[in-house]
Amino acid sequence: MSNNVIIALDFSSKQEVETFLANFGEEKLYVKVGMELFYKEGNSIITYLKEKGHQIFLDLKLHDIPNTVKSAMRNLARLDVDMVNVHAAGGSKMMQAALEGLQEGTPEGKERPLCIAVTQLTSTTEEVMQKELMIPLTLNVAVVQYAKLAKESGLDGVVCSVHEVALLRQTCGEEFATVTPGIRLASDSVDDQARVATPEIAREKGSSYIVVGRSITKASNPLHTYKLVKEQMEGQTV
Ligand SMILES: O=C(O)c1cc(=O)[nH]c(=O)n1[C@@H]1O[C@H](COP(=O)(O)O)[C@@H](O)[C@H]1O
Repeated sequence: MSNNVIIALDFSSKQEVETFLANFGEEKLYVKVGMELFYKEGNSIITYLKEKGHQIFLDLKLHDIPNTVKSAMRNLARLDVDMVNVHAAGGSKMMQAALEGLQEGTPEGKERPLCIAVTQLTSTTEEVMQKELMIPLTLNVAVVQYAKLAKESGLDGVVCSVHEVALLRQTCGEEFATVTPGIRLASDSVDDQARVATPEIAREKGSSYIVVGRSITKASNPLHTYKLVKEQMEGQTV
């Protein structure tokens, strides 16, 4: 079964990543490289993680004009990662361009990385969306609209919170991936996230993947916490 727990490597250097990964021995992980790490270490961090045998979600949340996104995705595809993302707010032409770029850049004999779209960030509340961003919709309606747009544009899934997963299963189908950050164990603090849930709830609601950062990276025993999260997500008792 494919690994559905993605660990967010939100570190500022390769050295910190090495220290963190030492906790996991030879365990093959699904990791997420975001802006903080990628902007510091660049492509070499991807090469390093691939050499270690980990699956990689490269989370750079592209959001620009279609031509720029297409060219950027062509370059990202050459890194041979497993998943990349864009903001659905860039619109259908931008998302289609992202896919074209990925297809063009995917090396011969390799699979195109999955391409998913961020709907509304898990740090966004309905109030912020309506009052600051002036989107006059409920959060659920906005997420469904962005997800439908992503699906119609040919993307493989979306980033959303666990709370919208059941709705998206109804509107976009079982095959459309739901990647859900904002995951916290019951005892953790919420930090800057707004729409949070435990791994257990994520499993019950049917998330395809959960993305877990600080609950694991800041744990006193990251391997133990990772196993706990995986057990909750896979429905086994600890
Ligand atoms: O695209 C993402 O991965 C993402 C989208 C989103 O809506 N919310 C969100 O938290 N993320 C990422 O998921 C991770 C969550 O980290 P923690 O809050 O520490 O678990 C961070 O790396 C975020 O950049």
